[in-house]
Amino acid sequence: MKRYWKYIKPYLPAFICGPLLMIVEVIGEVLLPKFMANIINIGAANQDVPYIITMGIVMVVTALLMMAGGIGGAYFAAKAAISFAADIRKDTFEKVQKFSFANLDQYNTGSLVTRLTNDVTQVQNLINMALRMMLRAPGMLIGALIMAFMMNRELAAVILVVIPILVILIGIVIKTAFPRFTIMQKKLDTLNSTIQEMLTNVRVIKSFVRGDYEEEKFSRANEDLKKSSLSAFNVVILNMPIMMLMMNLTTLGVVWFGGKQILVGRMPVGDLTAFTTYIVQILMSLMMLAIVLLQSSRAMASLHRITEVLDARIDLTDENSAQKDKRVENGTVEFKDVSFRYYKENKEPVLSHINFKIDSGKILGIIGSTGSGKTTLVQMIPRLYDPDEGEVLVDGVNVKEYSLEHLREGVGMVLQKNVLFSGTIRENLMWGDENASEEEVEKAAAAAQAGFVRDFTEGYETELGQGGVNVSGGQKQRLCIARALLKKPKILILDDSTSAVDTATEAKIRESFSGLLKETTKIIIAQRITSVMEADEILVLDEGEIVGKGTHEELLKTCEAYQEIYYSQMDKEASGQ
Ligand SMILES: Nc1ncnc2c1ncn2[C@@H]1O[C@H](COP(=O)(O)OP(=O)(O)OP(=O)(O)O)[C@@H](O)[C@H]1O
Repeated sequence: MKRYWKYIKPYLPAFICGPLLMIVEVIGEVLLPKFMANIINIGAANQDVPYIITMGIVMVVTALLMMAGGIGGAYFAAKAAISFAADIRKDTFEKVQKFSFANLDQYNTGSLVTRLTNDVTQVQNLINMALRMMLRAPGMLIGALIMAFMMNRELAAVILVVIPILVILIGIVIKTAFPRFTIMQKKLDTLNSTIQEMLTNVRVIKSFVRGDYEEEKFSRANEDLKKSSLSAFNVVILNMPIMMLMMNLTTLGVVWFGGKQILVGRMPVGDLTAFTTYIVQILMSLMMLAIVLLQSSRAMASLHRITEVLDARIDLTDENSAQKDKRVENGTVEFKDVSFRYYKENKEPVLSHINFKIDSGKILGIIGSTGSGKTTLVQMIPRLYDPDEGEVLVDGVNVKEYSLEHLREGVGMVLQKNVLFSGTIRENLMWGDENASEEEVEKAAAAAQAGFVRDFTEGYETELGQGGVNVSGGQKQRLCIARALLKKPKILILDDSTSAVDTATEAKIRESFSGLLKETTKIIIAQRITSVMEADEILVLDEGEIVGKGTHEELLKTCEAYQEIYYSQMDKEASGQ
């Protein structure tokens, strides 16, 4: 409860007014049957018309007050629940934003979407319902019980027999439903992940004609969700018939015993009418409590999933960032005995004892077979992951000594799987620098050989589809490079980011780098040797280890792995592949 106090506190008046106003409704509900009984017992029995009219007016006023209480209570309950949900959703979203890459690896996107939407809605529904029922249901239960006992003790005893039976039955239903709701939310996760993956990659699916397979995958997830939902709701639906049966049996019992009492003149007729209404109220309030408890068993599973995200330990922290005013100035990069594993329990590291240093303004090429750890290595520079052992230094200082904001400001990275966002080309480029002038945008685009934008009818105002679908792969890569260049980074990392660009254009990009980015340290990961040949130093990676280090000429003489890559690529070129 303490944990959620911060979401309740700002809306405390609504959290209090909601249940309190519902009390008005309860008082009315408990009094109305009594007024009715009076009309029958006194007004009708004595044919006292003025009494009947007065009681009628009292009943109308009570009903109006009840309506006002009901509307007010429902309004405040909804306000409190919706505001609570919006705030907790905001915090969960902000937490996900702070997630390190390692945290993101643990959750799939679909699950995070479910937690931020459906799970939060479940909690919102529970709060809304609980605020309306928390005083109303017990109030009605107690009020109706008191009235019933005051009217006729013997008859009221019938209810006391029924209540424990009902409580046990409701308990069984809830206990059975809870684990089923947990499973249901998990299945919903799977379905959301499937839909999300399918929609994101719909083009690949179509090009591989995998529509049927994906449809089957979707149907399976959908069917699983259907089964788990049915299994949960099959239990829940039992609730209502059980309640109704108990209510009808009790009413029957009351009418039976009450009827006998009326026959021997120990009870007025009006009391029996009121009594049956109280029975209905008592059982209705129990039913309301059962529904709240059932909803809570579902919402608790959801709340647990939200809390899991809120409490997730972010292993890559930005501690004391306000005190860290250091910024990247030169762009020298050094790795000192760096080792890393994605899964800490794995024996084999993904990077093992990496040592190298690259001075400011130089070009470092990284080459190696797929999966050799190139991307992992460069991701340590802007702290997308932290090394398990060793340290990464920028300008001679451990990267952890910079605030994440300052460090990442100094490092421009064009990721292997880079994306553009929906919006204009200009808006996308200005991600790099939101205050960039027209001239700066043009300059960065020119350096990245993205001059093709000028040929578009709308130029920089061309709207990009989601993920930049309406530009070619090579054009997308060049726009991503331009975006990184606008950041004017001290360190520029290009992770296989010219793979879709033809070699002539790639050479032009490299050329403009050596003119424009003299001061910037450039780290280029590439599959093609021609992309890194002119680098000041090239690292050759193999299974997470550096197996060669030097210039192109040096490596050709000394590094077997490099020779292999070089000659295989030269052979291919010679044979025209
Ligand atoms: N997020 C991740 N979680 C777990 N393992 C990962 C993750 N990313 C990469 N790996 C593993 O780490 C190893 C190195 O991957 P990395 O992406 O660094 O290689 P790479 O040399 O850049 O490959 P490529 O040239 O294909 O891009 C691979 O075995 C890969 O399976």
